[in-house]
Amino acid sequence: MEPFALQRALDNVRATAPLVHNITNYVTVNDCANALLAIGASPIMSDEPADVEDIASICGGLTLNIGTLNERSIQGMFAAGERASELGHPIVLDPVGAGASVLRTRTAGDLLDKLAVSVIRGNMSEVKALAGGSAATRGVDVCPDDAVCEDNLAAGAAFARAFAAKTGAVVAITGAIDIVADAERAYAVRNGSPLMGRITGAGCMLSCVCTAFAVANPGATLDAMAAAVAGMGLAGQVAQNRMSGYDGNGSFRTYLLDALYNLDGAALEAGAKVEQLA
Ligand SMILES: Nc1ncnc2c1ncn2[C@@H]1O[C@H](COP(=O)(O)OP(=O)(O)OP(=O)(O)O)[C@@H](O)[C@H]1O
Ligand SMILES: Cc1ncsc1CCO
Ligand SMILES: [Mg+2]
Repeated sequence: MEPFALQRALDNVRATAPLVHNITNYVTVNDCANALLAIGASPIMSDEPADVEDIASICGGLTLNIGTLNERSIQGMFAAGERASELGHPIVLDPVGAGASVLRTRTAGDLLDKLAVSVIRGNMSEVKALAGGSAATRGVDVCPDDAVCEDNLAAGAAFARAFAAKTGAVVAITGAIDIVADAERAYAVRNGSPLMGRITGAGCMLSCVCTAFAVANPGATLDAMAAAVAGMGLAGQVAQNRMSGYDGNGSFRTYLLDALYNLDGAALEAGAKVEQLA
């Protein structure tokens, strides 16, 4: 990665304050809005089918998170996604729970097939289920394991690159080690804290933050996603370092937002653990 690419990606978010439309789950929606504010973007949540085309039009990008999908919100996701696709706005798809139910797997696959999705952000089991469930991607060789570790990192990166090649999207697979890939290049990101798995919504927040980074960095989506993923991970590390005494996941959630709010481009460049794999 070019020197200062990560720093520039974050600085571009803070300098342009992108307006991000999110159709996301009702578990973590407030955290998602606050994470976008913390990183310097502006959130708007709207899933009503009669409302979403207007909202998608005034925003710069769209997050589609199927965490608490229902018939009406699915309709809203397609309507918003079609408008965002027409306008060339980046769409980030978070296939929450793909593989856990038929409706989730099918909906995530249909969204991917019918919309111009720029980024797929999920954990390995979700992304594998999505790769298996989408008409465009059925047959992609999948990584054998559900959690990325040093031993299976090369296989995970090969899977991510193949899936990116099939879909044309940047693929961000998160966990203890994150993989961010397009068809040509893959990065491993080793920032983060295990405590991020002890709150709900670290992934949902990250997906919305990814949308802000994609909007603010047109033409540089892969590096922007590496910056978003490293930035969220670094915020998790800073939040972990603030934990003391009686602190639990309630405090960690607050510290994570504070760390995102205080993250600047220089700190990101200095603390990011991003390795190019291929
Ligand atoms: N064990 C871990 N060690 C370091 N970082 C982690 C760990 N688990 C998750 N993270 C970080 O947490 C963030 C969210 O990733 P995760 O894979 O947990 O998303 P997710 O499964 O979609 O979460 P959720 O559905 O709860 O929102 C990423 O930045 C990731 O790097
Ligand atoms: C817990 C939970 N259930 C549906 S969405 C969600 C938030 C984490 O993805
Ligand atoms: Mg998730």
